[in-house]
Amino acid sequence: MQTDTLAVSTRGLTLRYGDFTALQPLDLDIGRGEIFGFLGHNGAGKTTTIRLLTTLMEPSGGTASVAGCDLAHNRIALRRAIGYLPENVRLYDTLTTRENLRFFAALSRIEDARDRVEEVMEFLGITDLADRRIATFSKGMRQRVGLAQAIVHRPQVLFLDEPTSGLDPMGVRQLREVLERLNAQGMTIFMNTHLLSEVARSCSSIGVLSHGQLVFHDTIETVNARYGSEEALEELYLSVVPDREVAA
Ligand SMILES: Nc1ncnc2c1ncn2[C@@H]1O[C@H](COP(=O)(O)OP(=O)(O)OP(=O)(O)O)[C@@H](O)[C@H]1O
Repeated sequence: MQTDTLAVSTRGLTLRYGDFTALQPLDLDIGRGEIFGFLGHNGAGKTTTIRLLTTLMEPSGGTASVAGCDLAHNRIALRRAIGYLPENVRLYDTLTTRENLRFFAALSRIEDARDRVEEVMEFLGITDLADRRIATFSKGMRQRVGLAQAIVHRPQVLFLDEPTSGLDPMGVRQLREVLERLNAQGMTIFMNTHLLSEVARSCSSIGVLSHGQLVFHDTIETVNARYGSEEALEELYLSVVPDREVAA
């Protein structure tokens, strides 16, 4: 594997729940510096893939490396090199934003933890939330703190699971701008999403999963060139994922 140029590389990565195969043997390479959009119907296996790549689950088979760290043999280094924003952010409700972020920064053993927490809050425009307790936050506010938590240790690869879910249009735009700024700083972004419009605007490459199988993977330029219209991505999606799954 070319771990120097690849942010994510999998070979035959598989996950079975008993008799059910949630992820068919997956071969996927994502270059460093990409914004990768991972599409697929509900239950296709997107979250399963992220949970495998972030070491939250053990694969049933295959190999993978993330940020140059082998999933099987270098898990601690891998965890240090990644950030993860799950769909449902887990924070300590009784603590304030600043307290939560300082706690997670300390867990990550960041040397300049206090300064870094202030820097991240400023970067994300959430300094006004610093002294407020998480318990009082809306979903969008929690999500911004969750993103701060996910990047506080300066990860190389950031995984996001449906980050736009539940956000209002302004929240979607702000998230897009933040992800683009992080990407401009060199961070690779791996994003599960159902929002085709966001993929078309932000992503450099896309993958489509159907029933645990990767049925498409290419650059956004190729998608646009092949389908040649602003609805290119929707056309592509509908062509590789059967109708009944789109409606699911
Ligand atoms: N603990 C589990 N035991 C058995 N099956 C599971 C378990 N967790 C997930 N699955 C199944 O694995 C498949 C993939 O689920 P996954 O959550 O990865 O899908 P997804 O693509 O992220 O879906 P969505 O878009 O709805 O979030 C689904 O069929 C799901 O029902």
